[in-house]
Amino acid sequence: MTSHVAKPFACLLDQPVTLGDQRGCIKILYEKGNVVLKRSTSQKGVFRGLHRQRAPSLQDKIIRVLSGRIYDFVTDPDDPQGVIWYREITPETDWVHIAAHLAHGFYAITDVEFEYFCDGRYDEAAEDSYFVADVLSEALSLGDMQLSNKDKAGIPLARPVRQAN
Ligand SMILES: Cc1cn([C@H]2C[C@H](O)[C@@H](COP(=O)(O)OP(=O)(O)O[C@H]3O[C@@H](C)C(=O)[C@@H](O)[C@H]3O)O2)c(=O)[nH]c1=O
Repeated sequence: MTSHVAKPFACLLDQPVTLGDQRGCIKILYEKGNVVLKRSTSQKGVFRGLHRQRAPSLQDKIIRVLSGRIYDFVTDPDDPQGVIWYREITPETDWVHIAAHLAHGFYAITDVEFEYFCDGRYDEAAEDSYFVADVLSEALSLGDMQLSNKDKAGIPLARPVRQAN
């Protein structure tokens, strides 16, 4: 009888697609249709985001920290009264849902391993990056921040910063 299971208990870390730069790397652990599971590492001081994909490439995210600590940030760029919400996330926090209309990013307080499930494929052409590093650095007295060139060139967004529970 032919088995339809190519490999039972396939380990997602066996042959992931890995992308990266000097700040860390991203591993695409699983991708099928609109479902994507990714894991990224970031060195202490790395700032990623804030990122959001426009329609029709909207992307809900479910995130968690596997090791280390981050400040996680979200804002709704379309809300003129919007604030940048932040909260610290550690492995004890467990999974957190980031709705598709929110621009999202994080700052690595320590070296960090971050894992996220996306309901929606990566679409670089539909991605907006918002530059908030200066605002956050001042509000939270963050030290040196390492940003990608893409994120340095993001759309500047100056708004109040508030802690979420
Ligand atoms: C995220 C991602 C990036 N890439 C490529 C694009 C680029 O060449 C390289 C690095 O991309 P980035 O610098 O945008 O990776 P990164 O800063 O890790 O992007 C992530 O940031 C956090 C805050 C999020 O919310 C995620 O949704 C995602 O946007 O990897 C993919 O091919 N697929 C992907 O799913």
